[in-house]
Amino acid sequence: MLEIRDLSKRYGETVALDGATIDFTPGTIHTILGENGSGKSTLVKLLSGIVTPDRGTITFEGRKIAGRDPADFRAAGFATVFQEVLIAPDRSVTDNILLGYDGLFRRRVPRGERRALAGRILSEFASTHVPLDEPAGEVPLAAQQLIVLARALTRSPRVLILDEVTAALDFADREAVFALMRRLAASGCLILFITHRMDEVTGLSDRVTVLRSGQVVKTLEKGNLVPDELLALMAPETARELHHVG
Ligand SMILES: Nc1ncnc2c1ncn2[C@@H]1O[C@H](COP(=O)(O)OP(=O)(O)OP(=O)(O)O)[C@@H](O)[C@H]1O
Repeated sequence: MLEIRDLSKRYGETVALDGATIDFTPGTIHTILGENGSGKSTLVKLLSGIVTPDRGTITFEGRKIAGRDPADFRAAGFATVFQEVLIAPDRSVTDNILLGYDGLFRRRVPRGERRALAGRILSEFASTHVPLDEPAGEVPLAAQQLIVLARALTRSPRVLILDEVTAALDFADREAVFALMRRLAASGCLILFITHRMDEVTGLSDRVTVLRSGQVVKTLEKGNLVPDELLALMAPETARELHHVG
């Protein structure tokens, strides 16, 4: 349903992504695992239309969308939660969750309904209480992370891209977000889960693609996800050192 072929991007001398070819299937949690600098965020930016590839294609349901702009990806049903938490700090939590929502449906949601709608979306997954009327810039980072995730959900995405979204969350919220991911995948959504944390990978993923130095090393299926092997694919030198120590 989503296919990338030979996708490549360089920044000056740095090859950030080098000929990546991956098939993604609807209704799965597909993890992209790689160390810092392996090209994960570049892939996310290419799949959101904020960076244009130098080479290669992105095809969604038979239609090429590479090289266009973010609006094309949004219209196709893509929603991305970026590593950097993007909020309008002076506007309320409710406004931040519904940012872009009014435009999306070409109508304004009446004031009274906005708060209820934002609260309902948050309650689908957040275990932490997030004050809806506070300026978003004044709530803790973990709550801001939940706000941007809720904003992505307002779009009822068909492809949800989550770039290191659990970093600021406590255990309960992380588990709640994982449960949400499983529910969305069960309803047919494709979840792209970007992480460098091995402990988040094995129990959650249907499929894992390992990136190293901008290249796809391997894609593994659920049932074949052994942490030592994933580490050896992701960071061979670290894996060798650990082996010697052990
Ligand atoms: N705007 C940019 N200008 C120059 N180099 C860049 C730019 N963005 C990324 N790079 C480089 O491209 C390579 C891949 O970076 P990328 O951010 O995609 O990796 P990553 O796996 O997401 O890492 P991280 O986990 O640190 O975000 C790195 O060497 C990085 O320094």
